[in-house]
Amino acid sequence: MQNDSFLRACRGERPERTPIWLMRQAGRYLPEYRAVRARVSFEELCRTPDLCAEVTLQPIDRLGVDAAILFSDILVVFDALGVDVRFEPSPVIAAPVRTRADVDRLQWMDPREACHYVYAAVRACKAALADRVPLIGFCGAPFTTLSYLVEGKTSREFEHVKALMFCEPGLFGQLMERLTDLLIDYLRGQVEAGADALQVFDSWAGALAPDDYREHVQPHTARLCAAVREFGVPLIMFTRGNANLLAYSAEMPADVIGVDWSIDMARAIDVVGPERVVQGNLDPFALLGPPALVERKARGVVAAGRRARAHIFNLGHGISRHTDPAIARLLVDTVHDA
Ligand SMILES: Cc1c2[nH]c(c1CCC(=O)O)Cc1[nH]c(c(CCC(=O)O)c1C)Cc1[nH]c(c(CCC(=O)O)c1C)Cc1[nH]c(c(C)c1CCC(=O)O)C2
Repeated sequence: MQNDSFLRACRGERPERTPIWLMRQAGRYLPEYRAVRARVSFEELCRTPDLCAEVTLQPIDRLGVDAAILFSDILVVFDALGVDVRFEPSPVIAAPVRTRADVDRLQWMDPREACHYVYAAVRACKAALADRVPLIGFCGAPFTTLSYLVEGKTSREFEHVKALMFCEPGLFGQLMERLTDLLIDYLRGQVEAGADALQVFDSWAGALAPDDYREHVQPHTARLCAAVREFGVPLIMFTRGNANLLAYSAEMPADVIGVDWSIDMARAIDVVGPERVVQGNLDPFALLGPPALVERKARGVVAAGRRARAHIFNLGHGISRHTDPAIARLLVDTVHDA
């Protein structure tokens, strides 16, 4: 690997320059991404490995980031359940899964067959990257994945999935269990296809009260992490939306703990412990501010991160589509020079 600073930091080393990549670094803020999307839908893009590779590489040169993340989506795994999802661009599932009868209709196919294009995309990305920087594969955590399946869209209140959890905890638990098995297989295939590291996104865990997270969600996510770690590549666990869950997130058997922007990095390191590797956590919308502010805030996060065993710089959530790519480049250069 020509630039292994990201992988070294994942393993607890402190490379000369703080490594950086950005969640959603390939996406609509890049004109070259919008040019591809003018030709193909998001659904088609995710299912066309050569285009996934093209889009995955777009931010590598333009931003100078230290890792690539596979261009795909956490919801394409629904192909293995026989559940159709459209992106408008927010995800929409025509037939959400809410009753026992809905659950009985799920198909549980082998993701290596149903999602073959994901693995082809990993191989295409690896070939195109030619070991310049590592490739991160990913999936949604069981709860975030189940939330979309049950709510059918990005939810505000999570009433359907919470009703399922509180009214039918047995069925909720069975679904979490089977989804966890599916996601383990899904990630195993990504590593076999060449992914150098993995990130699990629990984007909606913060919708839960801490005791419910601990009782109904954490055991499944922990099982996913423990199984995935056996694949031999570093694992990043990103739990979003509630600084109160960070202590639980830090109990995960993961190499790196992702930190969202709802807590100061210095405080976050107090919570997870200075012996852990952290990733994060600039508010993505700070990039809409003037260059001097972006530089100042980026340096602040880097300075705070020095107290952790190692630090991978990232945003505290995905980059906004309104970001000027030149400001994203400024961020990367600032972090590298800090
Ligand atoms: C919750 C979630 C989803 N998808 C994802 C998550 C977890 C991260 C998070 O919390 O944001 C993960 C994801 N989605 C996408 C990636 C690609 C890799 C990357 O650059 O990070 C990754 C890692 C591309 C995408 N996924 C999607 C887009 C926009 C689609 C388009 O081009 O029109 C992209 C680039 C669609 C999508 N897919 C999803 C949503 C909520 C949306 C709409 C987002 C929006 O409108 O900004 C579900």
